[in-house]
Amino acid sequence: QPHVDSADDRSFLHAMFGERSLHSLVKVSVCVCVCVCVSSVDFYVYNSFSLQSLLSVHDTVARKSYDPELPPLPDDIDDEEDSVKIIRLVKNKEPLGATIKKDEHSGAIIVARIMRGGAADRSGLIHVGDELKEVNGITVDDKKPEEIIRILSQSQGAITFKVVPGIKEEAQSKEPKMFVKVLFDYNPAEDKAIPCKEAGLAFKKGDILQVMSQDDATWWQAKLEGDGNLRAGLIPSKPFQERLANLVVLVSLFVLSSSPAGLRRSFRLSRRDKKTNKSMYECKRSEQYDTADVPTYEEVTAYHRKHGDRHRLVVLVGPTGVGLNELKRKLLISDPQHFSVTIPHTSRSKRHQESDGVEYYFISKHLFDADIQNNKFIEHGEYKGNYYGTSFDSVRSVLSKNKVCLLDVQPHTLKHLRTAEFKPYVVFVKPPSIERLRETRKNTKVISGKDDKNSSKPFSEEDFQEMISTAQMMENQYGHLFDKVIVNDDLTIAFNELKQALRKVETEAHWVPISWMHS
Ligand SMILES: Nc1ncnc2c1ncn2[C@@H]1O[C@H](COP(=O)(O)OP(=O)(O)OP(=O)(O)O)[C@@H](O)[C@H]1O
Repeated sequence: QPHVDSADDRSFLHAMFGERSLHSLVKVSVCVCVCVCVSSVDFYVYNSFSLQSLLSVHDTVARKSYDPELPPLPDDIDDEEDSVKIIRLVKNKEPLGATIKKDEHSGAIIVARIMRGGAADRSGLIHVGDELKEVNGITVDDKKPEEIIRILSQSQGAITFKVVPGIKEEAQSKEPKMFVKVLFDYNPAEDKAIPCKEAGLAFKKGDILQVMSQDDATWWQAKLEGDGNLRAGLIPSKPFQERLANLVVLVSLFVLSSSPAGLRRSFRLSRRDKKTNKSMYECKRSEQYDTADVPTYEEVTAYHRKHGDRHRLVVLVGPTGVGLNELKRKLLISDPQHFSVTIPHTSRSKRHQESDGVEYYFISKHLFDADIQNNKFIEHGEYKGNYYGTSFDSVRSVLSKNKVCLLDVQPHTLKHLRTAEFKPYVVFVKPPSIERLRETRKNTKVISGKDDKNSSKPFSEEDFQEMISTAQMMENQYGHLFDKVIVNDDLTIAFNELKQALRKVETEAHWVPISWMHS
């Protein structure tokens, strides 16, 4: 070849062929050529292996022109267009876990919320504030949120979103996870205020929720405790619910004050236990309708009583005649070393067969008065000119003996007992249906509180009705304070249920207000 005559060319070629990189390149070229020839770009290279083609491969590789070829950028590109993001999510049966809204001013469709733990959240690709442009190639600018939701719910498999990212969110607030006990029932399907019913979380009084986000002042995000579902749901925030509940209380107070018949009887007109003489403890109308605390959410934590810790106070509440004394009596008999009851105080004079500190603590009327003033009593009342009462100290006395103290009180006193010291476990004993009351109590005689205390008579139909309506009233007003509800239908079953619940209180973790752990 004429050009090989040149000494320069010869030494250049010699150097080039001797180069290690070229040797590697030759190997690469063979591989590349296989691909290239498949795409029939340079079949010739593969076959002849000529120097020219080798150099051509060299140059191709050197220019890195094997990169995919992209179409040229259009000239009329919109400045904003380069920030559009294409997101592809694969949808299974699980909802996406995001809510959208139409911006009032711009009309744009904006991502309003991302439910914590939901599919959208887990993808990490969609954020609050992102503007939705297209879903599966369908422009959504001109659509109502409901129409978009319909498109989404109808699409299966991969869904492609075109979004304009919103303003970058602040780093997710790492607030500690909070557990709350809910003190009211909630059904998003019936809530006109919730921005998206499908995103709402339904719950019942007494459920424990894990609050995942309080970023929004009105709608928090939460999950039912222990629920395997990763996605949080919307719940009304505490301030929002408090405002609502206050309104409801105001309205119901107005209704009550205009219908006196609704408050005809006190809750426990005739507790007939001779020892505690509960017929004394009638509660005032004002106490029955205690509106100080609006039941919304109570922050709770799991409490596991440690061996050697004092027992939690066991409080039984229920309408008169439902069987509180009977259940207490059975517990005491079942394990007298373990269970005990308080000894009440009285200002009446001691009878000769009685001993101070056994049937009663006998104190003077003057001292009783002073103790009332000093809030020493959980409950107290007057009967035939004498005071009777149950003191906080009498509870302490039982607990200090490392026994389980069984106490039955009117539910309005619960708020005084709900302290870190007593950590009460509240059991509500509920009557069964009126038919079952008739059946189970047909041979039962009760001591009538209204007549002479020794006269006994069967339950009347009115007693049953009153028991049921009072139970209903108690549940409505104080249900949020009950840890356990036991229906006293068959006595043995009810007793076993109670005993098992009390065993669990001692051996397993239970949710208690977080405030009890801080004091
Ligand atoms: N499940 C039951 N089946 C049949 N009889 C029952 C049942 N539970 C309680 N009783 C009976 O009903 C009567 C009233 O029960 P108890 O005295 O325990 O009620 P109470 O709730 O303590 O009411 P009060 O406080 O007004 O005395 C008793 O004679 C009791 O034996």
